[in-house]
Amino acid sequence: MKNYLRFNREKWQSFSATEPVKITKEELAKIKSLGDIINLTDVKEVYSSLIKYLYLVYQEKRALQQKQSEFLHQKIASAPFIIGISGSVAVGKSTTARLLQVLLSRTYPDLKVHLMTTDGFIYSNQELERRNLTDRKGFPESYNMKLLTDFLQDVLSGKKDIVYPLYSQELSDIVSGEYGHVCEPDILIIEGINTLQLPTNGQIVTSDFFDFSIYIDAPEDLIEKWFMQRFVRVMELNKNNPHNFYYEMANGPRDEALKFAEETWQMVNLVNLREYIAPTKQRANLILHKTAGHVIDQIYLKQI
Ligand SMILES: Nc1ncnc2c1ncn2[C@@H]1O[C@H](COP(=O)(O)OP(=O)(O)OP(=O)(O)O)[C@@H](O)[C@H]1O
Ligand SMILES: CC(C)(CO)[C@@H](O)C(=O)NCCC(=O)O
Repeated sequence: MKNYLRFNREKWQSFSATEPVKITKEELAKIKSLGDIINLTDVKEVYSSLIKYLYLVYQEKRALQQKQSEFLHQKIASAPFIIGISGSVAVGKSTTARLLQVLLSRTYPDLKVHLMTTDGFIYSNQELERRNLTDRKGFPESYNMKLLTDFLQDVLSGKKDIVYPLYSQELSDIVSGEYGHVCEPDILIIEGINTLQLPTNGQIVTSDFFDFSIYIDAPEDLIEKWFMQRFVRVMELNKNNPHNFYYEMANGPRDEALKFAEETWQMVNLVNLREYIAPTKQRANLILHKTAGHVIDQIYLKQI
């Protein structure tokens, strides 16, 4: 990774030593996906500098937009600053994205920060079945990329209220009839496994719209462990919820449920990670590398 500058936590932290971001334990508890531990040390040692750096890049974009407007002698709708977050299924993208949203809003209260995931652009389970793509869920062809790029084009055009479909991890499907709204945010955080993927047929890709991208990296065996732990937790939470995707498994033989999860990891998510997600790592502006317990041990920043 020749074009990246590598920092350990200690060094990275020193870039923001004077003003660590403030967050309460209660706020942190709300961010955690499913009862895990994100400690305040991470916020102090990793996220403070990250927030500060993101704000620097944000200001640069705004200054450039201003200059473009002056050069052209016209007012141009200022598109949001878009941050993309990529990485494997279960590596912790949504947890990091939620943390960034809270910390950015907290540190810069005038900024409106919206968070969303590309999960909503995956075809519904019914449509995946129709296309014979059930075993390819999460792979590039399982997303409605036209819908996603049209959506992003609307975002950049400065349109006021833009709707997008929603996905539920609990249902393991698109939620029909429910939509998210993007209403002129200053910063838009978009997380998803496909956010750095290259096009298969020369079309525009998601990352063409990003101002800054982050890849969350970790050893495969750890991500598998986090995937299995989340699976068991979601299953337990839905033991008494007959409408849930995990309900039957939660009330059936435990070893069969674990076998299903293991197969999903081995045959779907791990294959996707190796073939389509990990190869996009070096397209990111910043790589957060995690070790056991989700501890970020290395930070790689791409040289400009
Ligand atoms: N910093 C962290 N500390 C502790 N646990 C974490 C942390 N980040 C993520 N986790 C846990 O790891 C699991 C995966 O995290 P998360 O759901 O954020 O992943 P994801 O990459 O968004 O997954 P997907 O692509 O399936 O949506 C969850 O159980 C989550 O609670
Ligand atoms: C929605 C995706 C594809 C991406 O986040 C993922 O969370 C997913 O549901 N993958 C399919 C295999 C699985 O259930 O883990």
